[in-house]
This record gives sequence, structure tokens and C-alpha cells, in this order.
Amino acid sequence: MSDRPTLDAIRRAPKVLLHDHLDGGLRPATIVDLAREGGYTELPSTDADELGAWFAEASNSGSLERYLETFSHTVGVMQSADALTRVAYECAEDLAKDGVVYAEVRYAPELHTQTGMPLEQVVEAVLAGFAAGGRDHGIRVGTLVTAMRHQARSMEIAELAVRYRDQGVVGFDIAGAEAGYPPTRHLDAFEYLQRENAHFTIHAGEGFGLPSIWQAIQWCGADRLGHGVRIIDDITGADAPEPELGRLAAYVRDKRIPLEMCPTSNIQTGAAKSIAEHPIGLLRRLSFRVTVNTDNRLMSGTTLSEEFAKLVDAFGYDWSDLRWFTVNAMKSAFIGFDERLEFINKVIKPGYGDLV
Ligand SMILES: O=c1[nH]cnc2c1ncn2[C@@H]1O[C@H](CO)[C@@H](O)[C@H]1O
Ligand SMILES: [Zn+2]
Repeated sequence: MSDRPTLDAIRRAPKVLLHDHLDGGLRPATIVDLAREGGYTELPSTDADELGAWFAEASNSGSLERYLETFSHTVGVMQSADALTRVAYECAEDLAKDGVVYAEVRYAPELHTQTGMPLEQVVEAVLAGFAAGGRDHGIRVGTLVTAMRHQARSMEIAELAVRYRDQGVVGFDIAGAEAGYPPTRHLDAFEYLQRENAHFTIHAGEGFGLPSIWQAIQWCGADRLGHGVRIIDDITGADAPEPELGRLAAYVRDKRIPLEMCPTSNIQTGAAKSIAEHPIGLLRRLSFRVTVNTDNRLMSGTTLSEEFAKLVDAFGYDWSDLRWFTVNAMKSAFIGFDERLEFINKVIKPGYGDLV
């Protein structure tokens, strides 16, 4: 069967998600509930539908900095262990219902300490939600702990990643506004993680260009790039039969450094003009290790299946392309090689077997 993948059929196919923010994926109705329970009074609306629409609209500014402002509301209602466990549980459920079989979901523990919760309690509450949600809904979820790049807590957060590595924390990340906050500000944390044989990804090449990507890889040693869209600035002749790769772009491709691409989010923050003009088209054609992700399902009003469906529309991708993205993502996951191989051979290949 080589039918054009429809949204419904894409939902049923097994998928792997590497870049999804816990505080960017809450159900609007849950935000309303948690705000009431926790006494958070700043919500722009207490009607779930209106609130969902508000997030999608407010996130369309074309600026990463303004996009990030909307997180004050989701973070604002995620300030108790119960709230964190509920949000993580529902995240696992929502992803499983979208056909995601393995996910790495990230969040910044330091943002959830407004009421004095210790970082360890934050991490344990999230892990408990994912463990229960994963068990009930048949999905494996690993977490990445994120440090905020404008803050100075990356070493503490890196230590958390190592401390909880056998309980479900599979890696580390830095996020937040990129311009003015180069990844080398956090070099000590990255060097520590490398000495601990731990994995990390870095948001780079989204709100800032090649220097950020270069630092993330060559100074900090990132295993993967969050977004990385600006790597196209190092590729010339995009429309020519054989585009030319600069040294950094060639390095990224040669080393098979995974790019966690998030098409809809990139349009909202101005990192790409439209889906049709998104660098993912060129990078897939050039066989970079591209993966497809949601970033923030609430802010982008999207799901992983919908991101794939948009790419099918824009680039005419077929099932073999979707399987390729999915295998790329599984190969790039931060769990062990044997587990990745098992997902590829026992879940992904059979899942696409009849479709391709
Ligand atoms: O696309 C993004 N680029 C940079 N930072 C982001 C993006 N999406 C979310 N966050 C930031 O990551 C924090 C932890 O999840 C969020 O609170 C938000 O500030
Ligand atoms: Zn992100």
C-alpha cells in the first residue's frame, strides 16, 4: 500500500517524539482546574476553549522572546507535586493517544520551586506521573531536565540529571531566549555531564544563528540540537541540484548529529517563514539526521501526527519518509542501544510494514 498518509492513518502509526516541553503541552481544561486549586489568578481566561485559543494566538508573535512569555501561565499552575504528577500523567496519555510509542519530555525543574518545593521533589513528582501514565496507556516516556540559559543553575540541574538517571531522567537540555545567552555560559555543566557519560541536547540555531550551533557542538559537546534550523545558513545553493555544505553543516551531517525540528513552533517564533519554506525540506533531501517534533503542543495547537500531516501536505512525503523520520528519532533517543533497537525492530518496522 503506498497511499498518501492521511492524518487518521498517521495517528495510528507508531511515532517517536524527542522534543516536547511538559510546560508547553498542558490541556487547557487542566490549566483551568489547577489555577482554581492552586489559587493562580492571572489566567487570561477561565474558559478552557477560550484559553486554548488564547495560547495559540499569543504564541504567534514571530519572536521567541514573546513566545516564551506565555509559559508564565502554565508554569504558574505547576507549583505543587500533585499538579506536576497530574500534568505528566496526562501528557503520557495524550501522547499515547496520538500514537507516540516513545517520548522524551523536557521541563525546567528550577521553574517549579515558587512555593519552596525542593528540586528533588519536583523531579520525583514528574517521574511518578510519567511512570503511572506510561503504565496505564502503553507508552515509554523518558524525561530531560532543562536548565534555563539566562539563569545560573545549570550545574545543579546537570547534577539532578545524573542523580536520577536510573529512575527515568534520560538527559539534560538548556532552553530559553537564545540571543545573548550562548551555550558556553554553561560549559562547566556540559563538561561535568560528559565526564559522567551522560547525554544532553541544546536548544541552538532557533533564535540565533550559526555561532550558537557551533558552540553547542564544538565547545559544549551536544549529542543533539534542539531545532538547529539555522544550519541552513551554512548551506549554499539550496535550489541547485547539489547544494554546497560549509564546514559546520558538513560536520553536523557527517557526524549524524540529530536535529530536533519543530516546524509549527518555528513559524510562530519566526525561525521559519512557512511549512513549505521550512529548512526541513532541504535537510531531509540532503539526508541530515532530521527528526520531527512538537516543541509545545499547547502553544502550537498541534500534535506529532499533525506535524507529520503538515509535512505530507507541503513536501509530498510518503510512508517511507515518515518511517525514516521515526527511525531517525529512535536512533537518536537517549536510552540504551539495545532498547532503541528493540523499538525499531519490534514496534516501528512492523508498524510501518504494511504501509510503506
Ligand atoms: O522553542 C523553545 N525555545 C527555547 N526555549 C523554549 C522553547 N519552548 C519552551 N522553551 C522554554 O523551556 C522551558 C522549559 O520547558 C519553558 O518554560 C520555556 O521557557
Ligand atoms: Zn523547545
